[in-house]
Amino acid sequence: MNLLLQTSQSDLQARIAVTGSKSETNRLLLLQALFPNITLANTSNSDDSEVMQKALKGNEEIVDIHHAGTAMRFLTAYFAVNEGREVVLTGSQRMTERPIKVLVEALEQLGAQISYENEVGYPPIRIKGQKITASKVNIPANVSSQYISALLLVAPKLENGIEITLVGEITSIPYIKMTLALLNDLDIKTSFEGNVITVYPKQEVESKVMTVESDWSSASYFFSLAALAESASVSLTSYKETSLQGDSGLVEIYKKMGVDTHFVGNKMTLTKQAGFIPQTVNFELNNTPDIAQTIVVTCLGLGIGCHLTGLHTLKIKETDRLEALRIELTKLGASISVTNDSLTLLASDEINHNVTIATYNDHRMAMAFAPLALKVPIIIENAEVVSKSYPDFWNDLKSLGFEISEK
Ligand SMILES: O=C(O)C1=C[C@@H](OP(=O)(O)O)[C@@H](O)[C@H](O)C1
Ligand SMILES: C=C(OP(=O)(O)O)C(=O)O
Repeated sequence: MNLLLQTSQSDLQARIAVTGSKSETNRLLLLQALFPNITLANTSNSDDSEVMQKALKGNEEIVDIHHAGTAMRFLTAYFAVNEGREVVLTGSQRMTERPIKVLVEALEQLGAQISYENEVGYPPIRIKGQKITASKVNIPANVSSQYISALLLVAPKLENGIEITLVGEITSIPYIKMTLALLNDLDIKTSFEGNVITVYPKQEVESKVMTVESDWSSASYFFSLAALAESASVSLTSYKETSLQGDSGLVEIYKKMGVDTHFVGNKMTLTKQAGFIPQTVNFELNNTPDIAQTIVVTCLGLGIGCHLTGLHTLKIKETDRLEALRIELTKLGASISVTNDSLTLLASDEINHNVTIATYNDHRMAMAFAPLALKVPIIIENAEVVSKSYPDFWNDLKSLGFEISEK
């Protein structure tokens, strides 16, 4: 499905309920499988959370998690320590190109039995669940934080817990801290000192309702819309001013691009502020890789340049996001260059009309480019990809007065 997006709205007014964070949900689903007396509220309705739930509930030998990176990584650890069960864990074509070796080798240090069905280092993998008693493990920390979260999530159920030594620069740290915070919420003891993380064993937890905060990565598209509108007052629920999600860094980032964020209870309202916006902005995004696409498209829409760094993980996400951005922004007339871990966009006032944006099976390509419809009509190819994290995205965009038609 290709969608043509256009709008004559210059003032954006809406109140939108975004569903729960997929990162928090997929962690809590795994924890709920380990500790069935916890109850979850405001869970994500994303495809990634649905496949996670299905995989945890099912009893099949072949478990297919489609495009869901968190499900692939978290379930690798889950099945590896699930004594007596054997599964083949696989996913979409792209998932078979996303590396898993770092996690497999860490689990092997603990005594796990995992083999590769096709290419060494990549899914699909065959996992024979073992009883794990070892607890010390070293892991490279600069490829994906999801490998580390995967180990942390299963750790309380291991006889001796876990002591992880992180090797090298640590990427996407807020996601590791989110995992530890959720464990702490369940009264599971942890420590993170220097480059060593410890999780202490805990066989049972108290019954508890865990309410998921709404998804800040999904909120990013509304920050972008507010920045590109003439005027805006967009309210989003249910958010916290102090969040476990690193993408809440959006508030400070978009302040520099003219968006003010105001909290009343769990409702945050984004308003467009008149005033000075710099000709170029610089952001280091090692802590918040998922909002890089949103930010660069906002800059193009504002006619300003940007230099974004800390982007080395983008190459192994749903697609090579740096290359995808380079190709699609160039079609729109932008001057953009990328390296392995950075992106530079030059300021320019021109944006080509009626460009068809390819989405590369990447939900964030579709959603990041959509706000540009405030400036030019734009066509989003395979728009259904948004369901990976945000199935209601197009309906919510309509509620802001966008005209959306099939093309
Ligand atoms: O743990 C998580 O929930 C996530 C961690 C990040 O991945 P990396 O650690 O691979 O950067 C992020 O990009 C992804 O969308 C979700
Ligand atoms: C990178 C993402 O997801 P995952 O790695 O879990 O597939 C994302 O949602 O942007």
